[in-house]
Amino acid sequence: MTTTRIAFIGGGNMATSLIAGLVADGYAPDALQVAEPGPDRREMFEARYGVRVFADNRDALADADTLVLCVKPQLAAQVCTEIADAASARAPLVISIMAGVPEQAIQRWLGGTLAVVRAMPNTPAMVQTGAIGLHASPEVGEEGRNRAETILRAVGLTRWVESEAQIDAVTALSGSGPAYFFLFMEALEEAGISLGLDAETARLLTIQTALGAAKMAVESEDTPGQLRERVTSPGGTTERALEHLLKADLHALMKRAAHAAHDRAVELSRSLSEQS
Ligand SMILES: NC(=O)C1=CN([C@@H]2O[C@H](COP(=O)(O)OP(=O)(O)OC[C@H]3O[C@@H](n4cnc5c(N)ncnc54)[C@H](O)[C@@H]3O)[C@@H](O)[C@H]2O)C=CC1
Ligand SMILES: O=C(O)[C@@H]1CCC=N1
Repeated sequence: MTTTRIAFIGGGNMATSLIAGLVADGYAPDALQVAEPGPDRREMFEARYGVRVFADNRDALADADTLVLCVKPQLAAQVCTEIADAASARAPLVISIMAGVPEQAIQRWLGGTLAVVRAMPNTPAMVQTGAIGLHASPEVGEEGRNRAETILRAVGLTRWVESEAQIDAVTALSGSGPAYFFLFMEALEEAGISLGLDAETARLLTIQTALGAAKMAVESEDTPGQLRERVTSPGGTTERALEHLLKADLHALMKRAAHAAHDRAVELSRSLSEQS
């Protein structure tokens, strides 16, 4: 793996997932640094991952050649403006994981035309099973693309998308996606309890079933639809259950949910683009 020094700005859930994945992948902890205002979180990063921590965002940038923006979208303008001078001095490759924050706005706030890669990871990056969409601004050269891809590949599967707008689609699908599957697990677990299973048994069987289904979908040449058909014996139990899910029009429901997530990403982009 590349030996780039990476500064994370904002040490929350996603930065933790990325750092955990990079460290597990063998990335040298002392080449990773995090700027985070919360003292407890700074302590956690030092103790658990052995990475360097900073209370001041500018300090974290001092000797970094890759910058990963991991604050909430609403803080993007403030944080980028604050580090603009330090960033211009280093001219790092900027990787933003912030949902709905356009490349051009990031470049404007950082005071120039820095090379920006938008990446949309998801929390399974923590266990190196992330799904990550990537898009590069025109300023990103081949080395920058390779560097961004190498970093993100350490925590999961990467896919470049053709247009920046498609990052909003990736956000709605895989960025938010783990929450859809967790919700489904919660619902299945509750159903198991309502059928008389104890809570622990219902949870264990639900999680193992999700894992098994995902593993089959990954390893099999068949589509998820074909795998589903193979579980569904004519006149059997699965058929009865699926009748209910299909009658409730699960496909339309999923489409509405994903479109709502997408609309929110677009809405964020519009409102954040207007910030100076
Ligand atoms: N949570 C998720 O599943 C995903 C989140 N994202 C994006 O990642 C970004 C971070 O999300 P989370 O990690 O979930 O949020 P989070 O709230 O867990 O983390 C944000 C961190 O930023 C810190 N922070 C607050 N003000 C700061 C400042 N002025 N300077 C530096 N750090 C500051 C907070 O203390 C917090 O630790 C967001 O932009 C989100 O859109 C992207 C993909 C998936
Ligand atoms: O909910 C959010 O806004 C972030 C982006 C994708 C997942 N979490």
